Amino acid sequence: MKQVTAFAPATVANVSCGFDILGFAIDELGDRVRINLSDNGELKVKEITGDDGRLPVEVDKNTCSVAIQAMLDALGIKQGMDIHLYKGLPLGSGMGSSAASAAAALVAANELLGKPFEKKDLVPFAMEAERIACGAAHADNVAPSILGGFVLIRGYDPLDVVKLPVPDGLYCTLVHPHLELKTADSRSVLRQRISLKESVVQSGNIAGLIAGLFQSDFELISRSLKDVIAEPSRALLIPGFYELREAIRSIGALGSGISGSGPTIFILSKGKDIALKASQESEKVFEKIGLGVDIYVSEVNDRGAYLQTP
Ligand SMILES: Nc1ncnc2c1ncn2[C@@H]1O[C@H](COP(=O)(O)OP(=O)(O)O)[C@@H](O)[C@H]1O
Ligand SMILES: N[C@@H](CCOP(=O)(O)O)C(=O)O
Repeated sequence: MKQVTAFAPATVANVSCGFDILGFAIDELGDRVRINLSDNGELKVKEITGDDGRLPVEVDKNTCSVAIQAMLDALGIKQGMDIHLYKGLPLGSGMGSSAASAAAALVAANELLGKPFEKKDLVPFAMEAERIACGAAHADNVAPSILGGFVLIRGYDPLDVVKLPVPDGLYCTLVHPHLELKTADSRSVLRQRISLKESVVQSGNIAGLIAGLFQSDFELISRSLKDVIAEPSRALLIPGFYELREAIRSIGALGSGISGSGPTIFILSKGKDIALKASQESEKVFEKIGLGVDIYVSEVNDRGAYLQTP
């Protein structure tokens, strides 16, 4: 086998109360990577489409090649590969764009190498790519993009990745305002210290959210979608954030929050009808503000990154 293509989905990281430790994957939206083995022993980013020429082709800067290099280093081998990246995700969107490229590249490269790694073992290589993309090797985008579903990063040292159940009928509305926020920049506005009281509130909510996922308890999920760590600093960078939260209050959505580091806003709902209503409310809010948005409605994708037949 000389050529393989893989797709990796967009992801919602943090999910409000799980800063850097929780994320889930979205259906259909994502990046595609094709890899051809080559004989010259070199990794090369040969082609990138869908990025308006903005992404780096240098192998030490593109998340596809950085992730694959980390994998080859772990195997202690040299292998030439030509990487073709087809971006489906906007940059700096908060939908895990840098992560999806790395996840798709790893799943394709792993297949070409004869599957030396289980999917879960690919996560640390993708984290190296996140380190170069935003300055922090966080795993809450790459882990769900690779594995699918809701994924908890129980610990980073050593890495402890736990897949969580996805309640039937849980839908996500993603509202992407036409703005760009670099993850590195939205990390730089975060407070480095929180109070004991805030830590108690945040711990209660993350524990509640995870219990809600296990018990398919939508009310508990709804009560737990609160973030006192990142949201207060980051919401100020996102026009319409609080207006949208107010607008969806009456339609029965479970709650809303910042997807990753923003500017995308996620809304969780029980059932597709409410998720679609949330998308209509979002359109109204952003029309009023005069800012263009793309809106997607999706179930949680439990499959993660996968191989595509050409
Ligand atoms: N293959 C890639 N896809 C997306 N971004 C990449 C890629 N390779 C490197 N980057 C860098 O990562 C940054 C985008 O990542 P980030 O701001 O974290 O966006 P997102 O929130 O969508 O993940 C950009 O500075 C970009 O140059
Ligand atoms: N936990 C990270 C998640 C960043 O997600 P992205 O999709 O914006 O890259 C953070 O909050 O910084």
